[in-house]
Amino acid sequence: MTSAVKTTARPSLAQLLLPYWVSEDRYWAWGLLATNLAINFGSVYVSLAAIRIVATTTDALVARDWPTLWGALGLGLALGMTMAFLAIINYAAQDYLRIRWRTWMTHGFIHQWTADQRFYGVERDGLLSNADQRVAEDIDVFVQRALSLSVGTITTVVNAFTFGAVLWSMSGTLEFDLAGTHYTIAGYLLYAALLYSLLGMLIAQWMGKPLIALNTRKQTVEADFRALGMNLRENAEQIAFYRGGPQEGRRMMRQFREIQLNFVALVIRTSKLLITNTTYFHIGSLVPTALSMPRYLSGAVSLGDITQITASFERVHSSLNYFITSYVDFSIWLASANRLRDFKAALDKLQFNRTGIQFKSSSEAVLTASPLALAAPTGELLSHVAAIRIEPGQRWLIRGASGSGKSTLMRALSGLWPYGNGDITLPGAQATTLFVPQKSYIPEGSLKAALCYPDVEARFTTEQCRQALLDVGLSERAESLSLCDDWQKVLSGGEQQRLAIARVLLQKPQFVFFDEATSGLDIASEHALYQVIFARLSNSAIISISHNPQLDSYYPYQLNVTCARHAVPA
Ligand SMILES: Nc1ncnc2c1ncn2[C@@H]1O[C@H](COP(=O)(O)OP(=O)(O)OP(=O)(O)O)[C@@H](O)[C@H]1O
Repeated sequence: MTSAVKTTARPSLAQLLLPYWVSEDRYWAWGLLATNLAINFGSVYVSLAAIRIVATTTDALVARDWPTLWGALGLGLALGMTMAFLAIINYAAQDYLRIRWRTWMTHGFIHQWTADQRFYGVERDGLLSNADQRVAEDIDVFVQRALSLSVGTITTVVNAFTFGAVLWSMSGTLEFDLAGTHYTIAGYLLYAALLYSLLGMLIAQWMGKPLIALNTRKQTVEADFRALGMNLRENAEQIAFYRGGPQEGRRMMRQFREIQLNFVALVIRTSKLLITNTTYFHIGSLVPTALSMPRYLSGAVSLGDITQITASFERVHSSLNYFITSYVDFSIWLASANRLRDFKAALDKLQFNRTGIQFKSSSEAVLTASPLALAAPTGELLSHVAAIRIEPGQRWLIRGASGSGKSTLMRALSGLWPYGNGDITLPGAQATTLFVPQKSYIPEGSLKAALCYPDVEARFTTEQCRQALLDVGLSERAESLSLCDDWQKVLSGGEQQRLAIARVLLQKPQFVFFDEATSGLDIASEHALYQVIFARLSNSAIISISHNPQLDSYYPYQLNVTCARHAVPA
């Protein structure tokens, strides 16, 4: 027995981050990023000029030099307006890049998720929860935070270097004696800012690390809670019949409790980080004044110089402080990135894991299978099936005890179940196939669209559709083809089964698989429907699973599914 599931490695962060930047959209991507960075760098230099203007204004005030004062104020106003204009362009460029990147990633994930029915594989194998949320929300969080954090980091470094240089040039030299040795430190205020920021980063790392796990958990518990609500909505009737409301309510409240507990843990941890950050930041604003006071009192620097030193120190310090304040954002980004990496790993596993049953495509309209061993996704052997060759025009009945693996065989014959051993050759692309389970999918919209699904409405005339409905006994709906509704709710179980059979009559596939597709009908209707099917689809292969022995005589060919788990030794 082949082990069905083979682990595919989780892609690295780089494998998630980089592909967009070398994709067909790369010119837009780099162009917008360059605009964004250029404006940010421009803003750094505008801020530098603004600090110089404040220093000039202060010295002009002390000297009562009115012409210099008015000139500096005018320049300050012009710079302020320039900064406001740049901020708007910056915002637009970053958001436009965000939606382009998100669109590109969303297309990629949707394509990989929906190709080869992989969305089904994800659920069938229980590979991960809330795949929909990963597409709808995680991609956006990932892209938005990746942009703001990376642009923020680059700008911060430029900021720190620019104002660091100012600080260095204005610091002067610190001289002192210690244990009989004379020390001279040039640019000591810059070292002080760097040391102080390093201390802050170490504290933030120590205090903030648990936030990553808490934010990952936040997204998971919120998604699980939403899933319970969706489950209640989708199974409203069944749950109401069981009077299951209170039970569902308790389940939802239990799940909500997880959200609450995680929220409290997040608030406590964030508050601790915030207290540390705020204390650290406020002390930081006193450090440059205290350190440059001796030089001011000795007359080495003017009051304007002091404002420039203090502002530069604060810019260096607050730039490096960015790494501390961004810790929460970073933890949210990493949580989303990890959820997307798991999603990608699951999709890759479904795409590239080719062990188990081997599928081929035939050049003719024929379905063949070697003797098959069917297994569960865990590798556990479920059932054995003899070799088959099904040709158009033949009628096959699949038999076996309940739970023996009949539906699993149907899934394998449709290419949806790879677990087990053996070879299946599916009819070539030119042969049409339709699977009709006990409960068929009926999309919302017009009755005609529901009837023609998965084909397009335009392929069939209204008259053909009307006739198909009349043939399956849905005459009262025959005039409502253009009516839009949620037909899955409006039609009874038996009516939905009739509609699914009307699809078969309309689309006339060469291979039709019925998996207890008429279980909701009375015996007379069931017989009548099969008569119509056999008459209209005499050239199609019809393969059925049915627990009704009265239908056995319709099927010249029969195939037994033998349960491997319940087998009793001879
Ligand atoms: N996704 C799955 N993961 C694990 N086991 C599964 C999965 N789907 C089906 N099985 C197991 O495979 C076995 C066969 O199920 P299957 O639905 O094929 O039986 P069946 O013969 O069609 O049953 P019935 O006649 O009652 O409808 C069952 O024991 C079921 O638990």
